[in-house]
Amino acid sequence: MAQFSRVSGSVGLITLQNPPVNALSAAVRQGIVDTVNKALQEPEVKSVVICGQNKVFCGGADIKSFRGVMTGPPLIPMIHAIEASTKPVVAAIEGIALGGGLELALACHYRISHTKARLGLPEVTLGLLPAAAGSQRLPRLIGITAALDLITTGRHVTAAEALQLGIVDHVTDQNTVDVALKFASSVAGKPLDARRISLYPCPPSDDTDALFEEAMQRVRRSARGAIAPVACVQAVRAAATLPYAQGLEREKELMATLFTSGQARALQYSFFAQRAVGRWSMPSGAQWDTVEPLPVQKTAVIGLGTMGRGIVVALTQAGFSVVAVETHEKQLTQAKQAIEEMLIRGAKRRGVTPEHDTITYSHSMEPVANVDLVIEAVFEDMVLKEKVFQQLSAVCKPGTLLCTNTSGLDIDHLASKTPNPELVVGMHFFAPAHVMKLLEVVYGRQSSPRAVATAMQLGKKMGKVSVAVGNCLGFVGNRMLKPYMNQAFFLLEEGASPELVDQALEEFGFIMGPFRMSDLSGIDVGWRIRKEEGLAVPDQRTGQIPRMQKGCRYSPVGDLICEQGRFGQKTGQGWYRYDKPGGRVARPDPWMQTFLNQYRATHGLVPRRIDPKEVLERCLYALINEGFQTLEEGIAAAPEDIDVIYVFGYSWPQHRGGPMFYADMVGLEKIMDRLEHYHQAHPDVPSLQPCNLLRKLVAIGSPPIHKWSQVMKTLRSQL
Ligand SMILES: CC(C)(COP(=O)(O)OP(=O)(O)OC[C@H]1O[C@@H](n2cnc3c(N)ncnc32)[C@H](O)[C@@H]1OP(=O)(O)O)[C@@H](O)C(=O)NCCC(=O)NCCSC(=O)CC(=O)CCCCCCCCCCCCC(=O)O
Ligand SMILES: NC(=O)C1=CN([C@@H]2O[C@H](COP(=O)(O)OP(=O)(O)OC[C@H]3O[C@@H](n4cnc5c(N)ncnc54)[C@H](O)[C@@H]3O)[C@@H](O)[C@H]2O)C=CC1
Repeated sequence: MAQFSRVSGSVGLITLQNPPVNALSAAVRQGIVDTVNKALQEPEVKSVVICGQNKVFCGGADIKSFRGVMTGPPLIPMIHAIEASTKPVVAAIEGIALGGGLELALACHYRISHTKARLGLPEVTLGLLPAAAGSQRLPRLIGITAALDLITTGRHVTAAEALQLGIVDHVTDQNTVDVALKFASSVAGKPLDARRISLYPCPPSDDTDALFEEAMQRVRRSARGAIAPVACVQAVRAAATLPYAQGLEREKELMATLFTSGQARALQYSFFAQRAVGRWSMPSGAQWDTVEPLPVQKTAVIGLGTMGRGIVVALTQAGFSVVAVETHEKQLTQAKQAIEEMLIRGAKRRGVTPEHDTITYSHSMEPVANVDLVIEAVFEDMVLKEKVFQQLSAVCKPGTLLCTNTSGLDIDHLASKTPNPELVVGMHFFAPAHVMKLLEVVYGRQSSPRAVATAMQLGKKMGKVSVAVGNCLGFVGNRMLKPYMNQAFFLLEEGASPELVDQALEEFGFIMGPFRMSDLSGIDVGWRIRKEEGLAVPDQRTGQIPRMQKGCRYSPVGDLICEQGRFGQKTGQGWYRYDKPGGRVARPDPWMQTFLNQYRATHGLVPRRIDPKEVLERCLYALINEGFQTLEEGIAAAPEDIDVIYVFGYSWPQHRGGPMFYADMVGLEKIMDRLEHYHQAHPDVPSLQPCNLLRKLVAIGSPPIHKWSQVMKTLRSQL
């Protein structure tokens, strides 16, 4: 809806009304058409102001409506009618002007923004481009380079930057609508041609071809196969090289391809999935809107290694005071310096002053006594963690929440070592913790709903996408990674090289394939865990690590290369070689080829040619199957939870939605058939056997992903 009123006799005020973000639903578009017509027809009205209800201008098109039949008046003619108006139209921008909202504002003759507003064309993040003439008007207004930046990244700008770029004419910290009304009155009757952006020529650049060539290369490098950023460059190029009307035609053509693409569907699914994970629930029935979080102001982090340092930075940046505890003298000194540097870099990036004086460094636990919440990040060693939790229980005030950043150890076991197991939860951050957006909040059998609510809220305040998951070995993300990594190892044994496996998965869209990723995070991490599990241990009789463990196929290739001291980037050698320890550029290593040849010969394995399709199917379908298993067990509550975890924690390409969305796109029947095929070929790999939930979903006709949660309620009782 849009409401019309007349202010001070001569200014028509149009207010968009569709909470919470005044999205341009069919009703809102109809409202705009009707109220603009009214304003144009009423002779008393000399100028017009458009604003949004509740101090929010407009969040753009109604994304929910994209999947249904589009009704209501189309946006583009409506926007053109506003620009063509003979009465000046002023946009009063408060809160946000995003996507179609900014395109609406760009059709107005003047734009006045509140200092706190944010503006942008984020369509690319939804797999689209600004197709209500945004790709044609913005370059004409602010130049090609700045428009390319905004349109291809979708980033939001502050009002100050919008003013500097020339997107808005004036910024105010007063009541924006009042300022706009006064301004509209002052420009009534003034000529408008110079204010119609579609009439502007696109500002020339020195070498347009080179500029677009460079932009296209940059975008292709970072897009990881996403098509929308490429289409955005093409649309801006049309603005720079074609007359306005032809540019619009090109914009429309490009949008038609994007609008119906699977990538747009995936990205829009991902948008809503990110919001859905905030509506968490626990098996007990406790959920996000019925539980009050505990108040948290003072926090502590125990262990200042790789993870602890990032967590201290993230907490500090979110405004919490932190007691940072590290027992190792040298580590404490190094951590202090590293944290200070991270805070300075972060503050510089955000244009604020660094906040270091809220951190207290300590060798001992004493200063932890009066904190509200502790995050433990010591070595992944249960005995050590038990000791730390016992110390914490003794020193902390009653009611302090005890969280562990373990990558996968048993939360229930740890909780059982404390007098208040209801106050123990997992807060599983991802490295680097101050950068990565994902947080798995792991509830144990006894974790209280308030403890979970508090950890979820803390994650939100730290700017994380937090997902509540159940307790099991590896939780959701690392548990699903295990069958994926196992397949990668098995493929090496069967004839693949690390490069071949990585390339197939990087072409799929992962930032790094499994071997480059393992080199980055340290191959020894998994090796130590496998040794703890009794897997990477030589058989006393043969002196070799067995290739069958507990009746299942096991690949010791990772263990064997660790025994050679090849831990990845940090040692300068791993699956690849690097120019020095700590080097970043991975090069194929002839040593690895020789090692794999000898390994295969020792075990009588005849190498074969491996197709990238097989790499994708075996690695991804094994991971997806484990995803279904976590849903079946209720460890993950919904497919959206898994997809958000994989997109934000494991670099699953967002334009493919996430593993469960991808399974839906590929077709559950195909996934099940291919798993069965591979399981027949490898009967000693149980993770290739389709799990019950997957079979059941196929048996009932493979319902679409948005129906799984509903169906699972019935199916779980039958599994
Ligand atoms: C706005 C935000 C920054 C607010 O953030 P925050 O305060 O943190 O709140 P949230 O929790 O995110 O949101 C609250 C609530 O609102 C919902 N919501 C937010 N935005 C929208 C929206 N735009 N539409 C619908 N719903 C929205 C959100 O989901 C929450 O609800 P919940 O899920 O129930 O919890 C933040 O929300 C944000 O960033 N929003 C998205 C802003 C955005 O991306 N806007 C751009 C939208 S796309 C757009 O505008 C494009 C256009 O306008 C182009 C139109 C041209 C159309 C032409 C079609 C031509 C097609 C041709 C095809 C031909 C094919 C054929 O041939 O058939
Ligand atoms: N490294 C990673 O990518 C990720 C690690 N994790 C988990 O986070 C935890 C920490 O991992 P990292 O930071 O990588 O380890 P790390 O080895 O880099 O750091 C651990 C730190 O804890 C300190 N420490 C040991 N005992 C202590 C004690 N009693 N009191 C205070 N400090 C103590 C050590 O001196 C060391 O500085 C582990 O549980 C790990 O599984 C979780 C997610 C990702």
